[in-house]
Amino acid sequence: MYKFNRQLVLADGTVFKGYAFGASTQALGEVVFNTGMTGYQETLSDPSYNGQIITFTYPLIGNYGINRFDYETINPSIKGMVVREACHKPSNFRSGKTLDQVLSELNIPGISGIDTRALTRKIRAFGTIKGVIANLDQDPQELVALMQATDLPQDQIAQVATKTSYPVTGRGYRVVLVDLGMKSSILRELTARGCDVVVVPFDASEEEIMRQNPDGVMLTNGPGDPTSVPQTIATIAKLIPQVPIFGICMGHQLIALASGAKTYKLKFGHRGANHPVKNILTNKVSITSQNHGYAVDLDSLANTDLELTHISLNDGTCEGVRHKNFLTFSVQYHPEAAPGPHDANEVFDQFIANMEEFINKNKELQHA
Ligand SMILES: NC(=O)CC[C@H](N)C(=O)O
Repeated sequence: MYKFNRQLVLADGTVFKGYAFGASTQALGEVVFNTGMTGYQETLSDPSYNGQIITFTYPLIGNYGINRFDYETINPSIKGMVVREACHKPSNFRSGKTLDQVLSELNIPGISGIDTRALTRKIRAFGTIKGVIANLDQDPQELVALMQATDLPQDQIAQVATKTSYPVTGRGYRVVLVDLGMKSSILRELTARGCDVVVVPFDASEEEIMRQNPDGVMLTNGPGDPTSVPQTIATIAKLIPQVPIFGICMGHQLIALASGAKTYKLKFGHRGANHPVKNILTNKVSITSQNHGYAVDLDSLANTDLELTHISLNDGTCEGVRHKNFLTFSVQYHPEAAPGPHDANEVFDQFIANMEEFINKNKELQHA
């Protein structure tokens, strides 16, 4: 057996010893777990995981390598990876590099040989916790002190969102896509439907957005606490009466906050590819991909113009809302999947239908 050469130390002093892969740097972040059986490439490159150390509960990670096609961003920014077994000899026709190679290039450390089941049970029991991946010669007590002295960053969205606007041209509806740390598969779903997209930074003003004459505005996923971007929330509040809006995950949370609802941090979040969600208007259940640590407070919807449309069948939390008077709606889960099942993909078609309705109404008004 090989000798342990790396450790994962949690903020409560728990030490997991394991084997190094990826970069040999030290990393501190929030430790979360993902239960997907596949999709580690999309997960490690999903900007919503910015700053987090991801534990994979599936026991073998890296077995189909890393390819050119499945990145959700070309600049992955997770802090680290914790796995039971890292596969160094992948087998897949699309594989270009090993997981180990890619993490080394990205300066992201990994640790293998960990009892990820025990770690996950701990997070489930006590909640999401800070952790450090470090070499074995580091004193765990010093690392615990370091964690106590280090606050998690508050500017997470600014760290990963685009700083400048850019067009992704098409011949269909004009969509302004507000980038809060966008997964590229959201853009892919819009362009697949012919949309003429302008991507704008998360802090674009209402004027900057409306100047594009949008048929609809889309708010993406993104990392961190949704209450950390009050300006964006104020902008969304101004947009809701003017134009159809569709939000995913962070976008959903911001629509709720802009409408007067509240958000809170979940004990350990939803991260995986098999979360059952019920549409309470149709009674239809979809198996969905999810990645979030915050949720919209169900009770707080009562004082708003939003109505609940979807709930999680695992824990009963809010999974979707729509506006009672305007063409605004949002989902907490990931209809773009990547990775995950495509059950919920039609949600994008609903956004297209809303834009069509909006345009037809405007035409009627012009002819009235
Ligand atoms: N994927 C997302 O957009 C996540 C939203 C938010 N950062 C959360 O953790 O709840």
